[in-house]
Amino acid sequence: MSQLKGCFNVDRGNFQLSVDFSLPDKGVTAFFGPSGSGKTTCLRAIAGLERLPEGYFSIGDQVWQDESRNIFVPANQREIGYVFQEASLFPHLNVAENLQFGFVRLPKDKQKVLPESVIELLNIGPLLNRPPASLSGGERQRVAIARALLRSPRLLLMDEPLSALDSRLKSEILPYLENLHHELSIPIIYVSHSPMEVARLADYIVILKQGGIHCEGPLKDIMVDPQFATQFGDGASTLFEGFVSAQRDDLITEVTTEKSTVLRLTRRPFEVNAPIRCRIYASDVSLCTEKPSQSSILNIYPGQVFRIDPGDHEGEFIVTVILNNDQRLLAQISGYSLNKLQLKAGCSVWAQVKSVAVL
Ligand SMILES: Nc1ncnc2c1ncn2[C@@H]1O[C@H](COP(=O)(O)OP(=O)(O)OP(=O)(O)O)[C@@H](O)[C@H]1O
Repeated sequence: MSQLKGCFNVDRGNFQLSVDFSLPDKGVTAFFGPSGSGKTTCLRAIAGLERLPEGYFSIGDQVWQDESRNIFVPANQREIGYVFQEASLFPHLNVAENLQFGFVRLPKDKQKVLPESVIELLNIGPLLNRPPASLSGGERQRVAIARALLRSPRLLLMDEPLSALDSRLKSEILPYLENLHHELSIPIIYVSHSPMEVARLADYIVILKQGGIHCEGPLKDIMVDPQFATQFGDGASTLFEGFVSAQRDDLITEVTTEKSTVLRLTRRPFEVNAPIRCRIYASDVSLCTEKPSQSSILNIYPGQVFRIDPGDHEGEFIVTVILNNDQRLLAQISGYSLNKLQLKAGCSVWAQVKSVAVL
């Protein structure tokens, strides 16, 4: 499989960056980490906006930087779309002219992403004649994303594209980002320190810490890896991907995951067969050593304890359960319950899922 490979090292006195990564050439990769961990520095180096000594970056068979061979493709010659925190549209041009600006400068054979499709994907048809000053923050950001896509980039870089928006505008724009994810084959590197955005959009994650890579891997695997589960930001959780398999008459929505786990949720407004991503917080999972017979909980699954790790707080533990269909599920329980149930690796348990967040 084609890959994005990068290696950057720089010593800025108060900050040292040393990263070496190999990322999938499809889907959304999140660069995630606290403020000052080096996310933007990496992104700028990938874009060629900064030339870091000893740097290396390639995408498929295109080498954009290899200092050992004195190769450095300038930023304006890299096939990149860049979306910043604040949309920087040309104020004297209307939306349509902003979109045309980069597109018409591309040679015809490079115009792979067409205005009609991007306008539809981001629903900006009604905005085309408007000047940027008249747009809301969310609308401006959608136009900025469309403009970046119209460069038909080989790679789309997004640096905290939602951070300047309030939570209402964030939830307005997230579905469009999901559309990009599903409809386009352009790989996206998405910088964020929001666990919610990453859980919703990313397929692969690179967690940065103090200028180094703390861990990287497919998001679903990293989230249930007890070593990293509690470092994701807002509590250990399990990510399930699947589709809506039924809208039942008793107002229950059923979701079937890749491993055929069926999650029952109170009615959600989705079409049957719609793809869906769900997040189950470990704190919403309880464990029993016998099958609960009278329970209000809709989701009860048999499985086995795989391992037990300390949680975020003293007296809290994260139990990794492997369900009978091989699906991993994290449960957060107290030390008191751990002792009372005498749980250890290999024990048979029933996991009860109290609540499911649909992302
Ligand atoms: N040109 C520069 N010269 C010196 N130091 C820099 C330069 N650019 C960034 N830094 C420092 O490098 C460190 C990493 O910054 P960077 O912007 O990459 O972090 P970040 O993870 O993107 O943070 P944030 O989430 O706050 O945007 C910070 O300490 C920053 O002050």
